[in-house]
Amino acid sequence: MSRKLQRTPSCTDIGFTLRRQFKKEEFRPHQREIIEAALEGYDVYVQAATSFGKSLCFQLPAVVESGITIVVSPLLSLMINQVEALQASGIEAYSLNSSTPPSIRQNIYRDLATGHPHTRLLYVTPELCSGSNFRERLQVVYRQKELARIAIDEAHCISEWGHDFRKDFKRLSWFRETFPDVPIMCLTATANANVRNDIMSILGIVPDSKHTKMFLMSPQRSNLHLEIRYTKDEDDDRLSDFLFWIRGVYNRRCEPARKAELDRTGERVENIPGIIYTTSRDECESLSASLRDAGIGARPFHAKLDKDTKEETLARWINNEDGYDIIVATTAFGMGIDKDNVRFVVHWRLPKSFEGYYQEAGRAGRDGNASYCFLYYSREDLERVDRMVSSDAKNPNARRQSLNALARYCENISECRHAVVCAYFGETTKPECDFACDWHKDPADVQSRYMRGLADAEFVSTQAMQGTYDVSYEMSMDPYCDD
Ligand SMILES: Nc1ncnc2c1ncn2[C@@H]1O[C@H](COP(=O)(O)OP(=O)(O)OP(=O)(O)O)[C@@H](O)[C@H]1O
Repeated sequence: MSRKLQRTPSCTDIGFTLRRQFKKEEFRPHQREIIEAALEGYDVYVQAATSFGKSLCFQLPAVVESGITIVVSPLLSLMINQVEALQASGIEAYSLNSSTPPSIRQNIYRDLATGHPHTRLLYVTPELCSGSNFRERLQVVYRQKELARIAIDEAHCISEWGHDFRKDFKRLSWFRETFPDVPIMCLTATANANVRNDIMSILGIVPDSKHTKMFLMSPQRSNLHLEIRYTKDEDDDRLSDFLFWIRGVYNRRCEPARKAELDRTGERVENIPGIIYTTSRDECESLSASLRDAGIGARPFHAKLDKDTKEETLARWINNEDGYDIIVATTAFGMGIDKDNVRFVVHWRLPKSFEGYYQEAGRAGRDGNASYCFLYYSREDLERVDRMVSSDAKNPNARRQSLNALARYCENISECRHAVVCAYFGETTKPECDFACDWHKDPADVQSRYMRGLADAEFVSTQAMQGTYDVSYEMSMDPYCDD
């Protein structure tokens, strides 16, 4: 039995709301079923590829149902973007976090204290949910039967961080304990079976068909070309390799037929929006400077930049402005970034988890068009990241497992990249890959690049034992904690 049968069944035409309020022509596959399950009062677990359109699955029910939906989101920038978009569509949505101005905070609290809030969607951080002030207000709303739903966006964070960095993710168990009949929806693009079980057990979601509807879709993004580029410290060739690649793309766009087309649409040759992920703020700054010196419009983005600079950089990149084609970012710039025409994502260094890699790659090609994702892999970087993960984390085993899986993916030269990704996330069927990875495109080339490109494994581990890699390799272990 779903958690909402005691309420009046909804006879709303959700297709009409989709068109009128959200200005979208039609549902994407599975969105309608997910929204219907939510409206029937089930707990809903949604696992779907990046850019699937998961946000709509809790936003639309929040608009058609009575009561307020609380959306728990890990990232300030993510909630601000979503709230702005909802408000622009005339929907009463707000966010409540450490940077909410006092006057707005007061208004929101006053609205909650009435027990019958006007607010349809309230975005909050897990940290806020642990505060007694917020909890008391929400209990008032609940007693008036106006608490419609709890939506947990980017739910994998519960498992990834709830056990150490951001314990408040784990404390989200409070919702089910306190409001046993309020449905919960959780959404993620990147969870394997262990992470999924962990999320559901923390949130008190029972995995049976009476209470819960599970939607497990393939994580595959078939429009992303996945590639590993092998390198080693000795060669130090990332910059020249990247410049060669991007200039090749510009040159192709300068060919007469293509150029005429771009002129017709008023598009610049260099407007190939992309993101390069680095792991340190210093490298983020120095790499964007080197790219600018080479005539490429690149800007840094990391947590230490002031708020105005970050907002300006993001806005100008989103508007495709000259000089802002490429964002060189730390992982502070990741989950939830929703620019439709990102044509490439480059990982300059090895990310520290499989999930992080795939989330970040998922910023590319959100318009469905072909996009390029490549990762520079070196065994020296693996040593460095492994050391960071082992020493910094309070939960090193799970983190090392994810890093090791990523290293195996990079070192795998005999399988489709998409197949390895899907297998990691527990997909049992092999995905179709239409030459959308380096192995499908040219397996012999992958093999020879692998043989040529990497440092000898034994040499690397000897060097590591001698402390050769003890150079500063700043890496935040908790990049998303910006509240
Ligand atoms: N039915 C639809 N028709 C057209 N566009 C849609 C539809 N549903 C969602 N979108 C758009 O798709 C884009 C991606 O949606 P959203 O940000 O919710 O993705 P997501 O699944 O949460 O991805 P990620 O996990 O990467 O954050 C947004 O720009 C959204 O407006």
